[in-house]
Amino acid sequence: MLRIAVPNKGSLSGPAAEMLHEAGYQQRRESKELRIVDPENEVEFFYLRPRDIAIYVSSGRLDIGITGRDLLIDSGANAEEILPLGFARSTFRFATKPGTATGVEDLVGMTVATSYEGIVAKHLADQGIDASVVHLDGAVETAIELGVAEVIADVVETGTSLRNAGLEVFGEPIMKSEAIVVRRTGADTEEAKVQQFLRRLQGVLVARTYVMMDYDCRVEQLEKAVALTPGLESPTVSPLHNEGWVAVRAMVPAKEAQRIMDDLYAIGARAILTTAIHACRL
Ligand SMILES: Nc1ncnc2c1ncn2[C@@H]1O[C@H](COP(=O)(O)OP(=O)(O)OP(=O)(O)O)[C@@H](O)[C@H]1O
Ligand SMILES: O=P(O)(O)OC[C@H]1O[C@H](OP(=O)(O)OP(=O)(O)O)[C@H](O)[C@@H]1O
Ligand SMILES: [Mg+2]
Repeated sequence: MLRIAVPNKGSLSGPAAEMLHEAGYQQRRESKELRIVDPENEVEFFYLRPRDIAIYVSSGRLDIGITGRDLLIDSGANAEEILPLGFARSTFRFATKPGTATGVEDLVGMTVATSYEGIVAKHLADQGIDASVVHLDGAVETAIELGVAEVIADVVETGTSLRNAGLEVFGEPIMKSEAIVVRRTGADTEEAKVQQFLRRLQGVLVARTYVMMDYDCRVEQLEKAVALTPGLESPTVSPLHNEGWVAVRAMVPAKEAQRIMDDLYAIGARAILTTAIHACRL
């Protein structure tokens, strides 16, 4: 049975459960459940603190886990990323009151408050900056106002939390993060059951980012049309009953669908339709 760690709380937990559900896996019915077995798919899910997931996976007791890239790096665990999942996207940045610092070089002798001590200490050491790091569990934006630190380093998504605390980011982003699948470094994930799990998640990612596009066009316009809709491998082209016309079917990125429909119409394609993809295996 495949043993998988899933975040039990926080920003990662809802979207991770949703993705697993879309991939056809049974998920827990209430938030107090700590583990469930999905016998049909031969998978056991362990609901763990997101911060602990890379550590469990590195111990080898669990085959794979879903966590954040920033949490993986912060943990220093012997685990590696095998698939990015496209949700819980954030950047990790320094921030402070306007006028305090403009770059990481200004941090010498200052104190930085963060929940991600591992990332910050390594970043400062890599840059050769001698600054102190104080660990706080969360709500680090308040640390400056309360005099615990001059600077914070935290997850930024919309920037609302920083604005509300009167803080501004400075310097280059320390890292970009998103939800990821992790395994123990170098672990054998060629096994059929692991590969099947990854293919299912990839199927959800593709279904979320692509739509199916169908249209009719004149044979003379086919090459131009196919250049607009190359598909993943190559589009399907079928003859129509009306001679000189073909029907074309290809997957296109959902974000570009409207622009592609306009461009197809402009070269004479007609009956242009897009439909959602609910699941797929590439
Ligand atoms: N506002 C946010 N937008 C996007 N991703 C976020 C946000 N806050 C945290 N994350 C991401 O979620 C992961 C952190 O998960 P975790 O559950 O520890 O944090 P959380 O959502 O802050 O929950 P909690 O504060 O309850 O601990 C990290 O990968 C982080 O980059
Ligand atoms: O840029 P924003 O969209 O405002 O998002 C970033 C905020 O979200 C997270 O906080 P969370 O609500 O998880 O609280 P925490 O600080 O206690 O972890 C993170 O720690 C930031 O504070
Ligand atoms: Mg948080």
